[in-house]
Amino acid sequence: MSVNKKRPARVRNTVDNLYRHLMEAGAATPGKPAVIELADSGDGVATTSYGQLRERVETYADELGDLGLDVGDRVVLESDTSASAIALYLACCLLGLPFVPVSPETPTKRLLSIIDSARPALYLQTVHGVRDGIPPEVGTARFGPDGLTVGRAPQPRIRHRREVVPTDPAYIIFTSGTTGRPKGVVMSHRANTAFFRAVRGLGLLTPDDRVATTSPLQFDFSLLDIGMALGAGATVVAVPRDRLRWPRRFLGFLRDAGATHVHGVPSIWRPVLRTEPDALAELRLRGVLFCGEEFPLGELRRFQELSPSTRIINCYGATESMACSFTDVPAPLPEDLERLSIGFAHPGAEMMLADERGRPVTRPGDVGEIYLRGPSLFSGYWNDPEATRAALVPDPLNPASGQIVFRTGDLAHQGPDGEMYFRSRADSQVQIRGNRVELAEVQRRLMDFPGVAAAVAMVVPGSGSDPVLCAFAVMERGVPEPGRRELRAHCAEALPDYMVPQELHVLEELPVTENGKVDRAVLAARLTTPT
Ligand SMILES: Nc1ncnc2c1ncn2[C@@H]1O[C@H](COS(=O)(=O)NC(=O)C[C@H](N)c2cccc(Br)c2)[C@@H](O)[C@H]1O
Repeated sequence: MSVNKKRPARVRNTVDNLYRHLMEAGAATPGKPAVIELADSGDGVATTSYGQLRERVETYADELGDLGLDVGDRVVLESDTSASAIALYLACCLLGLPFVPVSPETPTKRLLSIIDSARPALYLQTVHGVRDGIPPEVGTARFGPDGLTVGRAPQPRIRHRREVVPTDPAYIIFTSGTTGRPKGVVMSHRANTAFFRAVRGLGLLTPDDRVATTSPLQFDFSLLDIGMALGAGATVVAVPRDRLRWPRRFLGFLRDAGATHVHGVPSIWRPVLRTEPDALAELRLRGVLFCGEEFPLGELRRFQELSPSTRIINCYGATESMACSFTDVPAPLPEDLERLSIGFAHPGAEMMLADERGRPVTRPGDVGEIYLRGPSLFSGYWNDPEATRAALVPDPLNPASGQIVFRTGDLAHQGPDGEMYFRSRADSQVQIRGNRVELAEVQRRLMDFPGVAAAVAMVVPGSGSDPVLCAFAVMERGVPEPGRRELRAHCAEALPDYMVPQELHVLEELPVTENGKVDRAVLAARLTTPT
């Protein structure tokens, strides 16, 4: 098979592409720090300037280009966030190679199922990577600051494409689909650049800011952090995974790197609030952005007490739509606040509520499913047209128009001005003895018990017809465990009996998933209720 030796396609200067968007802001300041990360020595920090980042992108793009890949060929990148990983990401964007990030913590079985689904041309890990057993049909290479070292060349192929266009996939994020088989969310360059241009318009960051990113590269929250920081000509601070586990070392790294903003899921703050409150206050962070799940109000209040001048932003969104809304958390939180607002979609997008039959839900307080319209929607689930059809649906308000909207699977209600309030996942909407149970309500009541630092409520199928309501609580450091009867009585005082947890556990800490969210599967496994 003749391999077309023509030079690889590269996106043209005038064409919308993630590479262009992420490098244009910093182009005027090549000497400014683009990425700050842990030094190779393991002590102190290493800085990569915008100029150095651009050079590294060029090196990687030349070396990737020599491997004969075609626009659309997938590249799996196993790495934590680093200057080199970001440079590889940008080089893939330049060449139109969809980037599939996976964390070094990903179990090999899961990596192989992602490879089986994505059929990548190339698998990349760092020079320190320890992964082996990559299927023979996939090319392999290692990367470091000075370039690529090819282990096994990708299989030869004919280059059919001549241009990289904005509708080409920029990346594919594999989320743990509920069916167990990973679901690949395909996100195009056009969706990304439309989103980041809208976010830049919000003016959340200035070029002097240093944004600490704490999510694994495989979680698109990290791509949001990288896109927001580089898009503003600011600096990305890559927080090492193992620092996150130790509050003192986490805060020490933020201080050494001069971080002004920290982005992450709410769970990253739990250990810090319990063990290093004073060190947190001393950091005087300009901003904190969280997403992925609700930030328990008790913990949010505690954060605000310690860091009153920090702007806190509640970022709501799904991988299928990038982030959807950025809403300032009121400072201080009103005493009687029941739940945070997820506000309105970012400029250029719009959220609306509809019922099971797609009819608009407009009355304040009524629950409906969030539908999202705008240019930042995903292209579809990789190789899964059925799941794609269920998520990308005709605009319920105007099906004849051909406009496609994203059905989020999230339930919410509107406030008096149309601002949204997240209620729950549609698939976790539960009825117990015929009554709709608000898990967030149970969690909030548990959080009101003196000394409870965090709480999670969930339902598991019971032995009878009704599911069983269970809950877990974590106590503040040094607070003695209350008796379960005491906790249940506390709930029974304020909640209807079908919302009083039948099974209650007090834990040392809450387990979290690879992406940092509370791991409800692990919690369910701790239950004694026969499921
Ligand atoms: N702020 C909230 N309050 C409450 N519930 C939230 C919030 N943000 C999410 N969720 C929930 O998480 C679901 C989605 O999960 S996800 O697909 O793993 N994606 C995520 O969590 C994060 C999402 N990818 C994201 C966030 C920011 C930027 C980018 Br770029 C991408 C949503 O459908 C919601 O159910």
